[in-house]
Amino acid sequence: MKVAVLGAAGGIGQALSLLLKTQLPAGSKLALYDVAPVVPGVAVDLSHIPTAVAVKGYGKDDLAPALVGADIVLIPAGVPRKPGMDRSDLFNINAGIVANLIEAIADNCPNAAIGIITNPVNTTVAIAKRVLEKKGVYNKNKLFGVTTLDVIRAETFVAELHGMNPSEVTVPVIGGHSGTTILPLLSQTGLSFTDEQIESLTKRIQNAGTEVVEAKAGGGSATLSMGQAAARFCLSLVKALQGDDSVVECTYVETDGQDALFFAHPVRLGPNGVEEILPYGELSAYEEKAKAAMLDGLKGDIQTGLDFVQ
Ligand SMILES: NC(=O)C1=CN([C@@H]2O[C@H](COP(=O)(O)OP(=O)(O)OC[C@H]3O[C@@H](n4cnc5c(N)ncnc54)[C@H](O)[C@@H]3O)[C@@H](O)[C@H]2O)C=CC1
Ligand SMILES: O=C([O-])CC(=O)C(=O)O
Repeated sequence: MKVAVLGAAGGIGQALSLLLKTQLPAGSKLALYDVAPVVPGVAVDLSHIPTAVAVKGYGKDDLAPALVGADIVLIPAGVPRKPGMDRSDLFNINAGIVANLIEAIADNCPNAAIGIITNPVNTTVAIAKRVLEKKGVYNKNKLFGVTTLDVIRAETFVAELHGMNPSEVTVPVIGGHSGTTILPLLSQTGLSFTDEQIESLTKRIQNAGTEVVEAKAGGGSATLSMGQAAARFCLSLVKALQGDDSVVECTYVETDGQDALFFAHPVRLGPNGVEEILPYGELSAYEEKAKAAMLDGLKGDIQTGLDFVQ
């Protein structure tokens, strides 16, 4: 199994690469690509950790060899938010970065499963779809927006509230990855909440990215928790691609368009990527209302991405 991380020298990229170096199955290859000149050093640094995962760094001009043979490509390349910005404010810079990287994926590893982390995820995933379509290699079962951070935050905050071990909590999170498009389904946790708790937990999960951006005070956004989230998603994908078709993760994928063209659902993964988009089940009245209120915004974000690629 070869995993390529594009943007590997960044805050997320380094945390993610460390977790993959220590947790990928023995015999895996880890290819670290970045435009920043420090990336070969990140790879050398990680290569001293004694695990059976071969790690190699690739500088600015070596994107093609980083990608050739990759089974999974994770993309955390691009700029993060500063206080006062929305994720959509990153569009102008990050849209072009994602489009160029996806073109290279189409040319060098068209069958790889792609996990997009770069914000605004609601839009960058739609850009990727169009670029891959233009190249004639789009496979909707292999393109994912990584929304796992919303899930791990929801699990953490719910566990805190109920005094539980977070590993015992499961919270599906559907929709997109910004503001009110992030919709945690607290009604499906099997736990009880007051109306006030539902309101405040939902808002905290939706604003958790901003909570980190403000706490870092201009020093960037979530990197360590995102590294953990992306590693969880990647390791699930590895298991699935290696033949386990019972792995379920919530992720932002192309759907039949019932809610929006891209919508995060619980998804059963397997050797082909998406094996089955699972229904998210019955929503509470609160969740139903929140979903109805955010759909136009999410659809707009998606359209912006589709329109970006001529
Ligand atoms: N999906 C999610 O839940 C989350 C997404 N993000 C997003 O992830 C992205 C990265 O965040 P950080 O790692 O904190 O930023 P960072 O600035 O620490 O790292 C970004 C890295 O991307 C590299 N880069 C820029 N252009 C590139 C290109 N064309 N090819 C390869 N590498 C390139 C930079 O050199 C840098 O090393 C941001 O867009 C951020 O908003 C952040 C947190 C959560
Ligand atoms: O908030 C941000 O800009 C980064 C992000 O997507 C998150 O932490 O969920």
